[in-house]
Amino acid sequence: MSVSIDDYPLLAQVPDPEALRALPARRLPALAKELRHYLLHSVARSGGHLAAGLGAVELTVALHYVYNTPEDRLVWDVGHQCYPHKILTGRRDRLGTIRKYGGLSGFPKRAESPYDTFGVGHSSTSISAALGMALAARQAGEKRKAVAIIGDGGMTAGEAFEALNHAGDAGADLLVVLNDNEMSISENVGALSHHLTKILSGRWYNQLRSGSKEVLRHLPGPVHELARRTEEHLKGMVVPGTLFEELGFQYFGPVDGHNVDSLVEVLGNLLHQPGPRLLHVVTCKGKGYRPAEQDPIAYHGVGQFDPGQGLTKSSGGSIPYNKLFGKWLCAMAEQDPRLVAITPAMREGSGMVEYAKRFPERYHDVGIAEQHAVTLAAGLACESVKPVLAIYSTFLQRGYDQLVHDVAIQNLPVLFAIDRAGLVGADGPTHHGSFDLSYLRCIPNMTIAAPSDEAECWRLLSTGHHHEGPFAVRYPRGSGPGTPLPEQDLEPLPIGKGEIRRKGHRIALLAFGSMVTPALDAAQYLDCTVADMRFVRPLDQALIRSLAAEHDLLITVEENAVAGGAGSGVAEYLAEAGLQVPIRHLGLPDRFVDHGSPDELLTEVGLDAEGIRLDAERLFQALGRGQD
Ligand SMILES: Cc1ncc(C[n+]2csc(CCOP(=O)(O)OP(=O)(O)O)c2C)c(N)n1
Ligand SMILES: CC(=O)[C@@H](O)[C@H](O)COP(=O)(O)O
Ligand SMILES: [Mg+2]
Repeated sequence: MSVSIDDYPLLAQVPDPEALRALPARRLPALAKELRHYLLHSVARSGGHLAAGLGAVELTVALHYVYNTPEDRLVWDVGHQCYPHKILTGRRDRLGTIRKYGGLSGFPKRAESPYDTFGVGHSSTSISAALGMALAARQAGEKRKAVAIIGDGGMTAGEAFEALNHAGDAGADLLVVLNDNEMSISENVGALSHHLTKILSGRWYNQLRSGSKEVLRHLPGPVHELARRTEEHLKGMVVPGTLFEELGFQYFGPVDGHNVDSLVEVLGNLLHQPGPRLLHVVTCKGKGYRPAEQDPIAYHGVGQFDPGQGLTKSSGGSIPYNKLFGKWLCAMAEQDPRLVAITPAMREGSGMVEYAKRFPERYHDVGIAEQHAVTLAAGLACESVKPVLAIYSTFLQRGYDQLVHDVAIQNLPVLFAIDRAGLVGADGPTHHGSFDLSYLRCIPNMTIAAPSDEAECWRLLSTGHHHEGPFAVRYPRGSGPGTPLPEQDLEPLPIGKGEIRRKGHRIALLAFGSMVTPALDAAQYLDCTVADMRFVRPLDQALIRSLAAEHDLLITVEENAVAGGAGSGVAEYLAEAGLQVPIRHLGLPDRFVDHGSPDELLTEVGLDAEGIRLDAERLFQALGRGQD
């Protein structure tokens, strides 16, 4: 049941930014209060991203109040903080459907609203996109404005600096709002983060600076120049905006990101200033809900909970793959002192909290910097260190060139522990791990393993760790079928060997990874053979040959795009070997799959047991009729 707008009398008067801008400014603090309460109680019912949105309430109100949205473009970075934006832009009644099947996207989405100027989900794209919009406006002689709202975490990614570097030179009328809450999902990391913290700790620096600018304006000629040089010198020591000003931005701030009155004033002052400007806004992630303020990591993304009680610990059920990975990592780190683990800002999501505590000197959180993470691993691997890079399938897309250029060509022993492979569910198309089998399978020197359950995952991680070359183990979000972990066994499996899990007739299902379980379920009705292929590269060619010899139809099943996926590899081998057996492929369709629960999505694309059964029967009957 969604939250009733009737309980929010002021918010009820603000269905959209037009109505917001009709309010007297003095009403904005009260509106922000109602908006925050509405957000908290809606997300407590629906689940979703919470802490970032709580921290962006006043900023969202002020931006839509000062800017003529959607004519003026607001580009959110990552977009997990966009729920207040969605509430204020005509979608408050649907907020309860967010990230649900057929409901609102959890991120800004162009098809969803004209106020969603750019689709996001992956971080650090907002400055590039907003700059593009600003340059397009300038080229068309249009007056509309562009604003990027990026967090301190988002600012740790290379693309953010690529965009700052270009914007500072292009001189476009662009405002970058740096929403600095000193948090990523975990605590933020990196030298930039420390620099920003210094700025925040030196709040009085800016009063001095704003005073010195005032003084400089009234000085005559040469004295002014001397004084300006002095200020430049002081800047390096005292005034915090140096970094951004050296990149061609006028720096303003830091300002209180929860004082909506001063935000409106500052944004109003900056509105008509030309050129690249950066407004440094200080916020608290989780603001206004004490449990989230105290634990913004836990409240970054939440399931349903009672705001009066706070989050409750989920218990029971089989160990999820990320926690399994974390256990394996600690076990292998104990056995092998050469192991070093890397995460690009996903310590909690990748299950590395325990490892980071136990092996701090062999743990690197590089921030949101996937490209750097891959090449860092390559550098480590050159020095007989055994790096393990824990990375979501979708985020590895950011480091693809580095994987080819720095790891595979040099055949370096980097283990890629690829989590969130396949359909992740609520995060939707920006986060589904739909393509890693396709984008990895074509790379020479790569070994790719797809475990069918928890025990297999444990063993294949060990296999990858011992392997003297690039190795990828891909596993899904959440839990598997619940097989016990072989915790004492850290030995490798033979590479390129799959196994028959069920002997049957006529049809052979060649299942990869997470698809072995539904394939076995489907096989009970089909009375067909099921092979756990285990490796996507190298394929078990002997197994394929024997299956081809004994069956009328081979059907490959994978939770990856059919295009270029594991099944394509099997078909390529059959052709190369001159084996004429009919083969068909089940996998993710040639379109982007939207958001919903993983089960809903697997059913939608026919990769649940029932879907596999129906497809197999249809394909076999078509074969019998001589149809393709
Ligand atoms: C390329 C990429 N890597 C990782 C993530 C996962 N992620 C989502 S939000 C987030 C932290 C963002 O920190 P910040 O920009 O400071 O926003 P805050 O949550 O603090 O408001 C991360 C790492 C992502 N969305 N995109
Ligand atoms: C917004 C973002 O990119 C992350 O918060 C992501 O949603 C985490 O995904 P998991 O919940 O699968 O760890
Ligand atoms: Mg942050």
